[in-house]
Amino acid sequence: MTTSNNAAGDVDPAVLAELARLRASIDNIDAAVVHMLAERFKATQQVGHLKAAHQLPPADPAREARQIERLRGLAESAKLDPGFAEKFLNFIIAEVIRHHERIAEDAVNGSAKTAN
Ligand SMILES: O=C(O)C(=O)C[C@]1(C(=O)O)C=C[C@@H](O)C=C1
Repeated sequence: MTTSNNAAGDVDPAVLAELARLRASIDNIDAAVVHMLAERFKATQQVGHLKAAHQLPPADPAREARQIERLRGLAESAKLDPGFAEKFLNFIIAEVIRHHERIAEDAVNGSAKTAN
């Protein structure tokens, strides 16, 4: 491996073609992640409304512990860092809880606004 950077014109076209191929795959994966997250948030918004309607707390730490345990196992089988999988899930769940809290507040205040 070299320590200096190659000027764009010096790079073998085959290397650039391979980079473009890999980036196209990365772009497809990123699009899938966005679509999957959008579906997940659609489901959690409904959970938020259900919880608010029945005075259930926004967070359920026992459920989260089961999800983390499960995801860490899946990550290990998939050769993904389980610590990263846990951080990623916690990051998403923190946002969901923020939405739930907003939905519950709006339910109490009689507002029609939705969380975002
Ligand atoms: O399952 C629930 O009770 C949810 O509110 C969803 C969810 C999640 O995003 O997976 C979010 C908050 C809870 O603490 C646990 C899980």
